[in-house]
Amino acid sequence: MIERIRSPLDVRAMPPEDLPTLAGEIRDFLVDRVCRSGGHLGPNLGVVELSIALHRVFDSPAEPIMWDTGHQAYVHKLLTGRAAGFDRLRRRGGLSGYPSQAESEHDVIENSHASTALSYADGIAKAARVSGRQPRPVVAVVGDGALTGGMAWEALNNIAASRLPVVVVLNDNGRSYALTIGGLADHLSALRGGRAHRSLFEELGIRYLGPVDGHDIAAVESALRTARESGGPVVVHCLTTKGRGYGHAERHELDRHHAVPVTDPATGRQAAQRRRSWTDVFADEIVRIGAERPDVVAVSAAMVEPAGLHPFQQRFPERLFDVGIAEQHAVTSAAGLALGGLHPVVCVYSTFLTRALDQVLMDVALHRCPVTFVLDRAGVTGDDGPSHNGMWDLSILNVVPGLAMAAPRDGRTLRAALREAVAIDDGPTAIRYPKGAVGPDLPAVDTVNGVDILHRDTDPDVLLVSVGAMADTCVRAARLLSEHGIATTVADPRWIKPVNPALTGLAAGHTLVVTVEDCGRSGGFGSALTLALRDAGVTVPIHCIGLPQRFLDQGLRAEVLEECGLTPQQIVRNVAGTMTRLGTRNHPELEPIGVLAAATMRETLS
Ligand SMILES: Cc1ncc(C[n+]2csc(CCOP(=O)(O)OP(=O)(O)O)c2C)c(N)n1
Ligand SMILES: CC(=O)[C@@H](O)[C@H](O)COP(=O)(O)O
Ligand SMILES: [Mg+2]
Repeated sequence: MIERIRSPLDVRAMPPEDLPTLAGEIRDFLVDRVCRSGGHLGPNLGVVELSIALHRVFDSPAEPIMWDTGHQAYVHKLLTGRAAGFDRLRRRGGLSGYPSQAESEHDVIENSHASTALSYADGIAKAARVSGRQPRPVVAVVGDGALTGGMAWEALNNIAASRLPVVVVLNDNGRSYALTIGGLADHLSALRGGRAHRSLFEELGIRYLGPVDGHDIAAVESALRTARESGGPVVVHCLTTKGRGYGHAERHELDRHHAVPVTDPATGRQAAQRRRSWTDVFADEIVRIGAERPDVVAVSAAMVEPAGLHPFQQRFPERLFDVGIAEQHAVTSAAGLALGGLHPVVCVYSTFLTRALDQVLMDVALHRCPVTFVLDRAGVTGDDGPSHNGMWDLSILNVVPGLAMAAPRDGRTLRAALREAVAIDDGPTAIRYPKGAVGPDLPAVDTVNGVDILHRDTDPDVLLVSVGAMADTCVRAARLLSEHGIATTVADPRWIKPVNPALTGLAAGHTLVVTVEDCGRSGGFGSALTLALRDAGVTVPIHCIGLPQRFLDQGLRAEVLEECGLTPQQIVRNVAGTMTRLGTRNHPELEPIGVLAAATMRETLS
């Protein structure tokens, strides 16, 4: 059945009695394909019937269906004719794990940061009115977790005021990753159990329909048809089960298989479990620190387990605050915790801190609050696509006065940085580290005023300054450079903001400085060091290698790094090319940088 679906018209043409069979096929298909590629399994298994009903009732794309966060749009993709793409889900050049405008006219928005769909819907409905177009419903599907984000409530406030036909489909599975928290979750639970007399939505002036069994296609269709006809703002409250129909997900205590790596579908065993990750290192160390320091508390924006705070939560439940998908609140609430005498550790994915820059700046830094930001998934994350790369943290945090930032290169330096950060009591600190497995510890051969020297040739020409996890790549590049007669020093400052003055001293003893970071080049470490060198009157040329200032396509982390010119071989060619350009050395034996990295190279040299 799935392969016969070319568009939602085919779904609408199906007799209702065939729909349970279609739903069953979709579930089997999802388990098979998502286990093979990795991806968002639990959320999608929960919206099979809901997605079918939505596409039978609304005339997408004229009546757009938008998915908040977008991680639960796989079924929507199947119903809009993209089954074949699932063979390369989240792979390079393959189907995106989120809605994608390039893939389909049915994908209107592709932002995968949560709590935005209602605002998009509000704007699209207003645009139709201002343009004099016939009013048609605009649909936003939002999870109970995404509804804990402040933006969702800012949007509801406006949707209520505009009286426009915005249909909010609340996909309530009671969970974000873990159980959704707070007064809102309690209210939804009361609505579910028939214990609430009136919904919060009605209090705001928005019609409320439900609760509806989200796995009963006929019941959901009926509620959606009523909403469609109503002509004004409506919330349709659908109750669903995350992981529905796949026992390993339904029984998974921590997250119902929210996002799985490659997984054996029969056993539910996940491939990535075998390798120790950066997150694991953090998870262990924060528990040790917690045992020594009763003032250390942890704050999570609905990502306790994936960000490594689950052991801390188990050990110190009263010192772990899950605030919901509310990064802005997390940051300012942490400022409050600090003002109250504690040392909060706010643990978020790097990409989600972007949302709370103002709070970091004004509420934490201006008040010199001792808050430590732990930025997991910094740099290239890869298969989640452009929105999830943690490539902006350095650029945005570089502007924050008084904030010190570390980029550990391995497990040992991560543990050390965390201890150093929580020891700082007069201002904020941040630590960034990437997604995935952590490599073996990289020992320093020397330390110069806090800067670790990882490799040192005699009479070096080039000072290669590595940022965080790029250290291993830089050491490999240095060995290759040595083989080509280019003597190199590799320095790892560990603390990358403020720039350690020892680096300017080191730089002066070389003919070229090259910085390597898995971060956007604009405003990153390289540009900060450039300023520091010039301010110190050091005129040695500096060349900055980093991520190009554009949204990076999905792919494996290694593939994306290669595309951006961040492999050892590419760094060698880049360094040699720069030396030739500067007239320092000519290395014709080193071919120009590879085709894939040419764009980065052009940007780098311009
Ligand atoms: C701003 C932001 N913070 C955190 C996340 C990470 N995240 C992705 S999905 C999710 C939970 C979503 O819960 P819900 O909306 O209820 O959807 P469900 O997965 O339960 O279907 C979180 C925290 C995100 N995408 N955006
Ligand atoms: C949708 C979302 O933002 C998260 O679910 C994210 O995709 C998880 O990424 P990890 O797999 O790196 O934990
Ligand atoms: Mg949910």
